[in-house]
Amino acid sequence: MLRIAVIGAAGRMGKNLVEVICQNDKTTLGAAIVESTSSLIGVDAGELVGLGKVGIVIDSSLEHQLDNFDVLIDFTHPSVTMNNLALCVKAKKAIVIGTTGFSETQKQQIAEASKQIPIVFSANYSIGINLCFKLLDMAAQVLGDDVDIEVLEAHHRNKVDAPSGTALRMGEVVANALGRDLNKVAVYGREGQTGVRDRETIGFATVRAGDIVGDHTVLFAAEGERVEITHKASNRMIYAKGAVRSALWLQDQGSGLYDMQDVLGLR
Ligand SMILES: NC(=O)C1=CN([C@@H]2O[C@H](COP(=O)(O)OP(=O)(O)OC[C@H]3O[C@@H](n4cnc5c(N)ncnc54)[C@H](OP(=O)(O)O)[C@@H]3O)[C@@H](O)[C@H]2O)C=CC1
Ligand SMILES: O=C(O)C1=N[C@H](C(=O)O)C[C@H](O)C1
Repeated sequence: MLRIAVIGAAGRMGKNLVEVICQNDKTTLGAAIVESTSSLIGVDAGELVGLGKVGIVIDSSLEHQLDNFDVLIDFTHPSVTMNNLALCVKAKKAIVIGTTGFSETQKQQIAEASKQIPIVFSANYSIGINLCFKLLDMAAQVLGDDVDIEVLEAHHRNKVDAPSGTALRMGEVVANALGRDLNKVAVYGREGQTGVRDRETIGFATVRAGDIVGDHTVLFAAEGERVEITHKASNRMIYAKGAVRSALWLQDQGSGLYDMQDVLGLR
């Protein structure tokens, strides 16, 4: 049985992760960690998700739980993840990172840490989105430089980063396929006298509203036709199942930086 710890266990993703880990016959919940101010400390993690007692009491210290897990799954905030990553490196524990919104420097630090421990780091753990990444690569190569490309995303009102990590990854996939540098061609929103669109650019548009779980569309628009590749998530379980699948896959890997494409054998 793979022992998995969940940090941010009371969050939207954390609760789904606890449920999936407890219900998977190859995994067991090793620890469930929440913020030090949480009223849930001391509560059984199974009760948090309606499964009844599972024998794991919610704690606020990952450091105190290091002996109780093999892999950490972290869907929290960038600064929190960076602290947890440092602990995992020290304790030689594998980590699955789902958090989005990292700075370039933080991404480099994650790459550096992967020289010492196995890491799966993916902006999106759903199978459908990872299929879309492959389709986007193909679409960009076939449609080439004769189309305008826009990435549109919509998420719930509580999401704190924009554009979504998935939208940015979609932009990277398309830019890489076309030999462009996303840092140079990305346009994040438009307003006022914008002038005629430059075909080289890749535009991003963000919606934040209500309880939208996660919608992504990449639009390839030419004169006379357009192609749209769309994914709509309706349940966070898709991400939780992908992250747990990644944790199971990671137990057979050495140090290195992997993503969900590696886990699914799509590379
Ligand atoms: N890669 C993927 O497939 C997916 C990635 N995500 C990403 O995952 C992240 C989390 O999303 P979501 O679950 O919706 O967000 P939530 O805000 O619901 O969850 C984050 C949780 O982390 C907790 N937390 C904050 N600081 C600490 C700490 N020091 N120790 C322990 N827990 C802490 C928060 O507690 P509190 O509320 O008290 O601050 C909160 O419960 C985001 O970056 C999101 O973009 C989301 C879905 C899929
Ligand atoms: O915050 C979310 O909810 C999501 N975040 C990820 C992202 O930023 O791409 C993945 C998914 O879209 C849900």
